[in-house]
Amino acid sequence: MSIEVQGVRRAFGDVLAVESISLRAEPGEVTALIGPNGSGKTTLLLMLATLLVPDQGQIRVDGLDPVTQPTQVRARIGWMPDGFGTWDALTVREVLLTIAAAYRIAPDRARTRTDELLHTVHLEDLADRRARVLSRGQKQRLGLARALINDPTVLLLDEPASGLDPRSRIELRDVLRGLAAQGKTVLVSSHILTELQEVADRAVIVARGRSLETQSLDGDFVAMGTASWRIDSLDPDRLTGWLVDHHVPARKVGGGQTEVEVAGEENAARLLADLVRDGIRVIGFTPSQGALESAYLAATEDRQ
Ligand SMILES: Nc1ncnc2c1ncn2[C@@H]1O[C@H](COP(=O)(O)OP(=O)(O)OP(=O)(O)O)[C@@H](O)[C@H]1O
Repeated sequence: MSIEVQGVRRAFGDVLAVESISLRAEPGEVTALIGPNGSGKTTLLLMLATLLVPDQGQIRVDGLDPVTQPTQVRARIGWMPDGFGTWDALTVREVLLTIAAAYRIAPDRARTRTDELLHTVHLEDLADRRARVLSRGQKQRLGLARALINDPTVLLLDEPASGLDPRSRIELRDVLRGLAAQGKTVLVSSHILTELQEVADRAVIVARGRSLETQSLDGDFVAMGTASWRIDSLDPDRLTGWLVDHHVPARKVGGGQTEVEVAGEENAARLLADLVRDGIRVIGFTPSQGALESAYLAATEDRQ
């Protein structure tokens, strides 16, 4: 077990940022930490990263206690904060070499490592540009490279996809899957649920400083959990009538489509077969809310 959090609490004066969070994250897996704004995700990650001390509860990172063994924990983690400063006057390569020096990585090794990481995050072409000229997305990628410089076993990433364009997000997904495949423990906080569903093995849902549930994101979960579907038909009026007659909850959405509430892929497949059997010409039938979104909305209802 590589991250273990048990009953952790942290207040800032009167503000109870984390009331009680418990979770586990395994090596070889991507674990997503999801929750509304202000639910305590960043505070928790800061405690894991040795940068805040919990008021109560227990944390183990790679078997070590961040409170009593911070130096050993820092050597094993890669930490990517949500928005970070870089030294604007340095080039991208120099930023990474400076971080490598802080980790006391030998200069030769630091140069090879920097080149490898620039390649991983697709910043080779910008290696000699000043960090100040980077776009937000490019800075995020530099932040990821920075977090990887010491070849950590545990990665703590706070909103790594924010500011990334679609291609960079897909690439980030591949990088995270690759890191998990190397046996690393990846804990990533994010709001982008549809993407997390594709990259994460497990999601921990938090709200108001409490961990509510841990959801395994395997095929069964996706098959069972997808709860709403969009139907595009050449016979929209007949479709509406049919859904009313068959008591299927539905509403009109943009693009002339109809959204229906049907729990699980089995039931959706049956609905589609019934529509086609009754002569309704369906030209599109797609999930409109992913299983993770449905689970998140159900778990955080009334807890915003
Ligand atoms: N240093 C601090 N002093 C006072 N309050 C704080 C401090 N840090 C966080 N908080 C409060 O604690 C709560 C949890 O904040 P936190 O940043 O952990 O949430 P989050 O889930 O990461 O939010 P987001 O998704 O918006 O990044 C918020 O109400 C926040 O205002």
